This record gives sequence, structure tokens and C-alpha cells, in this order.
Amino acid sequence: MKVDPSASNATSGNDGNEEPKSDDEETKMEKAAGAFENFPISKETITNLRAKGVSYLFPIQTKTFHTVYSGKDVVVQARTGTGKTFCFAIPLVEKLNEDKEPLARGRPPKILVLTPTRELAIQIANEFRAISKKLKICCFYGGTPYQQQVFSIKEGIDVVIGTPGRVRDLIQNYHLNFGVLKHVVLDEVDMMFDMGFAEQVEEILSARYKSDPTENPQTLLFSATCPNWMYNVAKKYMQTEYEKIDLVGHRSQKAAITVEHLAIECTRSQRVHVLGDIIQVYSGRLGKTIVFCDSKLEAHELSTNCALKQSAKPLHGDLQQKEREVILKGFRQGTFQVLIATNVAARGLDIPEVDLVVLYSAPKEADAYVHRSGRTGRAGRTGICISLYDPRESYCLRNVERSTGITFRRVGVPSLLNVAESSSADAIKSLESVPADVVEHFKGYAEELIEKKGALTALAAALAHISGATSIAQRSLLNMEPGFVTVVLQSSVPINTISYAWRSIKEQMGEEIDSQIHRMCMLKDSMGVCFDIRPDTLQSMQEKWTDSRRWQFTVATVLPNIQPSRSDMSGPGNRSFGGRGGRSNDRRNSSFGRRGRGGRGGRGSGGRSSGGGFRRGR
Ligand SMILES: Nc1ncnc2c1ncn2[C@@H]1O[C@H](COP(=O)(O)OP(=O)(O)OP(=O)(O)O)[C@@H](O)[C@H]1O
Repeated sequence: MKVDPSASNATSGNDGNEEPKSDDEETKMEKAAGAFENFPISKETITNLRAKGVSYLFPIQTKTFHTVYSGKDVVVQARTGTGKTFCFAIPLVEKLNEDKEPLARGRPPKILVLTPTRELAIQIANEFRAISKKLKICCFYGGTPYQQQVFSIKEGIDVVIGTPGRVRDLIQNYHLNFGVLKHVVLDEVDMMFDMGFAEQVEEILSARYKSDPTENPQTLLFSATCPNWMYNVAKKYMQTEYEKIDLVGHRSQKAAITVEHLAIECTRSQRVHVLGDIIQVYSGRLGKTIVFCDSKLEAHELSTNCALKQSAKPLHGDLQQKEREVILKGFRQGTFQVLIATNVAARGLDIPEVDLVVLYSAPKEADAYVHRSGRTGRAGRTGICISLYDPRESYCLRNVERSTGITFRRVGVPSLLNVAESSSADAIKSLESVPADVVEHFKGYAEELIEKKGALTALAAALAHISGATSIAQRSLLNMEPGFVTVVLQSSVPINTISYAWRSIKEQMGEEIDSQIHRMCMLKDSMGVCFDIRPDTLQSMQEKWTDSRRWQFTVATVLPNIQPSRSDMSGPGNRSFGGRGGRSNDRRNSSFGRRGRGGRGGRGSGGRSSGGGFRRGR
């Protein structure tokens, strides 16, 4: 094995010779190194690349081009979204373009690309088609009729991109011939060599690979995660002297550096209530989000859950292939905003505008986290990946941190204020996009409205309507359950136990209040308690309760600092709130709602603002 020392463990694309001084300078250097004229790329391909928005080669492509073009076997490890597909597609297309053999009918393919998912196969085939209009590029994957694929084999093929099951089937039953195969690419190679695919891959390659490696096709292996065991399996197919190009290395961060990695603690029962708010705050009304679930059932249920405010569709293996393709196309085109997916979308899928990825369960496995989080922050864009986790799953985050070199920024569940801020920002953005001539048409009605309601109220109502806030839903701040209001009973002196608060409440409200108070817990500074009640109980408490010198009753608008329970020594009260673009909106120390005059706490501010969330029409 020959390892390129300059490439191994490198963290940027500038060959490690000259350190750039700034981001601008680094980009300039990358562009200079990746200029098309530095590579044997045909005019036709350059025209096609430019039409696709590619004006120079990305660092990983610059680094791998000559090696791939020279025919050497290579293993490439580079972070998600850095452009590995063109690392093989461009030089291999150029190699085939150089072939002067006529493109005869029935010609067998010269390039084979195997991928673990159908969606990835389709995507890679489209990348090949974008840069070569001349070659016959075929995409073979399961869940589709054989007829067209068999017809293509008879017609002649230059490049086959496919999933192992269908490709094997076509070899065995439909005369797909790999006799003259010159180049083999295993994309997401660690997955291709893993249990689910290893046997099929072995069967496919055994049709062409001989014991004498010099007779074998050029073998190119790519992934963002190349564990050590993978190299052992790979040896079987590689020339003895193969190159290893690694832009990740062992010491640096394995996940995309363009992604901000956040974690929000909330129990499983809370998640369904807060997911919509999380998406609103971190991705906005129109941003694209992928939510990863661990099961098809969960993906399906979540996509139909009305607590989700954005339009959502599921993507999982139980759907018909046609349906999978329609859903993915709709998501790419923006006909809906949230894709609720299982692992079928975890690897390779490239949808540049995805701003946010949410892992609905704590990440259990570091490499899987690298790929899932890598669905955002692609091709130099930034993105956010949020992992939801139960207090008992904190260890999962620590494992991922240790293995990938990332540090999760722990943030709290978004508050009503965060949601309102984000919704109105969206609404203002939509206002800005209305053409001036259309605005002109509405000015008369606006004048009437301003006269009737006043400018402020009229505009506020319009913003609320545009942002889809059709009602204010009350929600517990302690566990996010809808239909509850969180209140605080503040003591003027420290208390040792919550029973002291219970006694005082019962003295004023009567014994029957006992069953109407939920989840009572001590404030972190021991200066009182907070608990959940139903809105009707809040009303009767507000009517009966009288603040004393000792106790003051208020409605919480953000979660106060509370003492961690025994099961979790880092409760949600210790969290800060983050928002889109990573800004920190820590409101832990803000006051908990207005205190009513005349000794009655909470009246006026009442349940309206406590623990609420905007409920949107879908
Ligand atoms: N040189 C380039 N200039 C502009 N865009 C590029 C360039 N190379 C690749 N891209 C774009 O970057 C995006 C990511 O590329 P690609 O899907 O190949 O990444 P990847 O490294 O294979 O990611 P993953 O590991 O997740 O599969 C794609 O949208 C691709 O079109």
C-alpha cells in the first residue's frame, strides 16, 4: 500500500505546503489549484461542468484527479458534501472520451459504480449525464421494471450505476456482461463491504476480478468514513500498490466542518410536541429540513402528525419505488419542506438547500452520525444538525463526540419567544417579496384597515396571519405537553422541600387542588417551586390566590432554572436557547411573566403567553 503523505491527515485542500492567511486567500488558492486548465479535461466536459455551476475543481477533486486519471487504484476518504462524486466521474468520463472505439450496439459497459441506495444511484447517474451527453449512462436499481433495463443492455452501455441487488440479478439473468469492465467505483465503500451488501458485491466483482490483480479493473473506493476493517476487505480487490487519499485523518473532526452540531434534551413524549417549533426556529417556514427516524413506522407516523407545523412527507423502504422518487423530487423542488426519512436518505443524498437535519433519536453510532449530519452543510454551505436526546442517552452524545471529534452545543427547546421571532422574520421576508405593483393595488384597503384598527394592530395581525399563527396553543414548559400552563411560586426565603409549597397552596386553594397540580419541582436556587396546571385551574387559582410576603404566584413565559431530577443531573433548566444562524438567545434569567396588581399573581399575563406555541393551519 502506498500512502500519499501530503494527503494523509490533511485538513484542507492546499497540499499542506503553503498555509493560507485568511478564508478569502484559501478560496483563491483552492480556485487556482482547481482551475480546469491544470487538468486534462475536454472542452465539451468543461462546457457541461460550467453549465452545472462548476467553475473549478474542489480541493478533494484537485487532489485525486491525476491519480484516478492515471489508472491507479485509490481509496478516498473526505468529509461529506466535499464533492467526492466528481472525483471519479470527471476523470473517468475523460478516460472513456479518449477511447476511439466506436460506440457499437450491444457494447458492454466499461465503468461500474455501485451504491448502497437507489436514490444515490439515481443522483450519481444524473451527475454523469450532466457532464457527458455522448456516453450511454444507465442506472439499474430494484423496485423498477426489468424491461427497459434489458433493452438498454441490448442497445449498449458505457457506464452502469446501480445498487448491488439489481446489478447482480441483471448479470445472472439478463446477460449484463462485465467482461471488458475497466473501472469499478464503490461509493460509500464501508457500507458496500458491510454485512447487508458484502455478499452481493463479492458476487458481482467475482465476474471480472481475477487472482492476478494486474488484470483487474481500476478500483476506486470512496466514503466519508473508512474504518480500519474496510481496508482489510478492500485489499482483495486492489492492486498491491494502491493510493490512500485521506482528507479527514485520524485526529481531526470527522463530521462536516460546515455543520453546527447541536443537541436538545427532551424526552420521547415531548419530542412530537416540540419538533415543529425546532424546525421553525432553526430552518424557518420555507427552509428545507430532513428529520431522521430509526424506523419506517416512526417516519410514517411523524409525517402525519398534526403537531408538525410544516408540510412533511416520509421517505422509507416500505414505499413503492415510484412513490420514493416522486417524494424526493417534490422535496428537491420545494413542494414540501420536511422530509422524514429513515436510513435510505442517510448516505450520499445531495440536496444543497437543506439547512437543517434533525435526528429524532440520539445518535447511537458515530459513522452513521457523520453521514446523517452530512446531509446539510454541503459544497461549502453551512448547516445545522440537531440531535434530540433523552437525559438517559447523554452517553450516546459523548460517544459520538469522542469518535468524531465534534462537540455538541447543548441548547434548550425553543421558547415561545424564539418561535415568535422566527415566524415574524419569515413573515417580514414574505412581505419584502411582494412586487411593488401588487402593493399598489392593496393600498386603499390598507388605509381603510389602518383607520379601523390602527396601524400597529393592523400590521401585527397581518404578520400573525402570514406567519400562519392561527391560535396560541398553551404548552407546558416542563415537558412540552399541550394543554398545560407552567407557573412559578416564588418564595422570599429558601425552602428545603416542595412539601412546604404544597402546604401553602392547599391552605389557600383547598385540598382538592392536589390532583390538579402536575410535575411540581424545586427552583434551582431553592427560592420556590414551579409546576404545571390546566388553563381552567390557572383561572381559578388566579381568582382565589392572594400573594403574601412569603409567596408570589406568576405564570412562566420561559422555563426557569429548576433543580435537576435524580435521573438527570443536567436538567433542561440548565440549558441555553439557540436560534437560526447559531445566535444565542439565552433567556433563562428573564422574568417569569408579569405579576398582577393588587396581590393576585399572573392575572393579565395569564395563560395567554405561558408555555404557548403558535398553532398553524397546515
Ligand atoms: N467543483 C465543484 N464546484 C461546484 N460544486 C461542486 C463541485 N464539486 C461538487 N459540487 C457539488 O457539491 C455537492 C456535493 O457533492 P457530492 O455529492 O459529490 O459530495 P460527497 O463528498 O460525495 O458527499 P457524501 O459524502 O455526503 O456523499 C453536489 O451538489 C455537487 O454538485
